[in-house]
Amino acid sequence: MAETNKDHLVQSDDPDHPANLIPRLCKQFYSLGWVTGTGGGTSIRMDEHVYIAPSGVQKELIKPSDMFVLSYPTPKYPPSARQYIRKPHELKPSACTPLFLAAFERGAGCCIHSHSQWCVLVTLLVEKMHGKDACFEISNIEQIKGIPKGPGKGMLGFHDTLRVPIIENTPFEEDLTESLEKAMEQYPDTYAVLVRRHGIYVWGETVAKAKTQCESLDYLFQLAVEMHRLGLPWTI
Ligand SMILES: CSC[C@@H](O)[C@@H](O)C(=O)COP(=O)(O)O
Ligand SMILES: [Zn+2]
Repeated sequence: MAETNKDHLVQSDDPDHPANLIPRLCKQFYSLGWVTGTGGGTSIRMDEHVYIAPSGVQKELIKPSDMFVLSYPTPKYPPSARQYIRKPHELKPSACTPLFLAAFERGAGCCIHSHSQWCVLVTLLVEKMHGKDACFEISNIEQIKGIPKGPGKGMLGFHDTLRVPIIENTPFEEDLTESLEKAMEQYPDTYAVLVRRHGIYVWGETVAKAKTQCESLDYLFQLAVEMHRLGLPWTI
């Protein structure tokens, strides 16, 4: 039974193996308010496998044995339930799976989905100030240097303008996939897409890069909201 369910794929003594790392990251993200109330999540691609957390569960309490595994690249995109090479009983894979896969298709090694309130607030502020088609823009803040200019282009500088596209939310998470992919095409240098009234998807070539970018963006969104509250413009 153990072998048919491919348990060896989620059993490792390495603390940085995706099956151990995803639960640890989710605990950290829970304390930041990124994955509360079962929302949000994280997925990691390692070689020919993608590790996915279960759907609708408390993300800060997931165990390595709860992890779904998909072979990568997947023969069908997005994958059907049958294509998981490891499928824990009585659990469903995260509804964010097609969105995580869209990031992996663009070379990511890790994708983080955050429900941080700073992301939600910033999508509402941008809409109020500049309309639905506008993206989030910020410049002249040191933390911008935590975000890459684009694939192979180095990091943004202090005077550069960081741009993060915003897409509209949909009633079902998986229905966001098309507009997420469209935003990725429209903004080929972006490593993040905000979802209005919902949160953000942030990806990076490695787990460390995805995490650094998600932290830097969350910092900048909070700063922008607080600057706005103080009547200070967040772009110069
Ligand atoms: C609070 S429910 C949130 C979900 O609908 C969704 O937005 C989400 O981020 C998590 O989906 P899940 O399928 O549990 O991984
Ligand atoms: Zn979500």
